[in-house]
Amino acid sequence: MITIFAPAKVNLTLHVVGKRDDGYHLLDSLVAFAGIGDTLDMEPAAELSLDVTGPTASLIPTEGENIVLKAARLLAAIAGVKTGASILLTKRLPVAAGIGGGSADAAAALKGLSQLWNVALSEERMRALALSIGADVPVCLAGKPTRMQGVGEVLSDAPALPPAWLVLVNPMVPLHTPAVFKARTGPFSAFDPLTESPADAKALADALGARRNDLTPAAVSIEPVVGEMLAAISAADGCLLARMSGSGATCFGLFATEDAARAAATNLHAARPNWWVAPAPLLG
Ligand SMILES: C[C@@](CO)(OP(=O)(O)O)[C@H](O)COP(=O)(O)OP(=O)(O)OC[C@H]1O[C@@H](n2ccc(N)nc2=O)[C@H](O)[C@@H]1O
Ligand SMILES: Nc1ncnc2c1ncn2[C@@H]1O[C@H](COP(=O)(O)OP(=O)(O)O)[C@@H](O)[C@H]1O
Repeated sequence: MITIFAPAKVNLTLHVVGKRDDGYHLLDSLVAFAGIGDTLDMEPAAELSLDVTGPTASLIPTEGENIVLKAARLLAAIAGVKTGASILLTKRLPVAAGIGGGSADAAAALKGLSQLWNVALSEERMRALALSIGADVPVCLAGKPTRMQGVGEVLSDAPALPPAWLVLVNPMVPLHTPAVFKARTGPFSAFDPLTESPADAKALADALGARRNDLTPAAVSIEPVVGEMLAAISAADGCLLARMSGSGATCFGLFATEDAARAAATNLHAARPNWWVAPAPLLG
């Protein structure tokens, strides 16, 4: 059996730098990953099948195909694979939450099934396949700190990140990506990429603090609880920076130590039991 971890994607910064003719917005984003995520267990089988379990399994809409099966079918078609796989997805991340749970699952499926089926696509073909599944799938395939441009198709390595902890917070209310992009107003911005590894978590927070998530005002205008979450995270002892990831609604706090992150998570959970709160290391 092959087990692949599908970590949460975190947009540490997200600048909207332009718009394509087809209406899609051009992004420039520093993407990293957190040590919390879903898991995919994959075994050889004659047919392709998927079972979903875990704390957030019920949040995946039942209409429409699961993105894991979509990834599996596309990989099998491109590589001429005739056999199947039995896949168990353990879902821990909230869904449609700005932390790319679905994209991470698709990337994990591509990685695991490539091993299981002995498929060795070139990096270029694999990346093109990933992009055809979703804009965030290529960066999730990379799985390390990355500068993501275009709508997700232009990737370059970002400097290594220092040891740090995150507290991810989601209000468990849906916030739809199309609505957030539609509500965005104002001029396009520019992103000044990080060129050096920040020395420590404080230096990382300072560097991130000089940059933004341009979708935050739009998200707050649609779902004011995003503003409440950011205020609550900022107020936690030891919080170096609070910011929204992707198009929301998940926000994160950045902390220097595990103890500080865990204490903040415990307090946030006690104050707002309906919110999903998860402390996790930033994967550097
Ligand atoms: C914003 C990001 C940043 O990492 O993350 P999430 O919030 O989804 O995690 C992604 O770019 C999300 O990309 P993607 O996964 O393709 O978004 P989708 O839900 O498919 O996009 C839904 C709609 O949002 C708008 N959209 C999306 C992406 C983009 N770069 N420009 C857009 O204008 C389009 O109207 C699109 O039809
Ligand atoms: N395995 C999956 N996990 C999460 N969402 C999935 C999955 N398969 C399909 N979906 C669909 O993909 C959409 C985007 O999910 P997700 O990647 O979690 O959000 P986001 O792009 O906002 O971070 C969901 O609304 C859901 O309908």
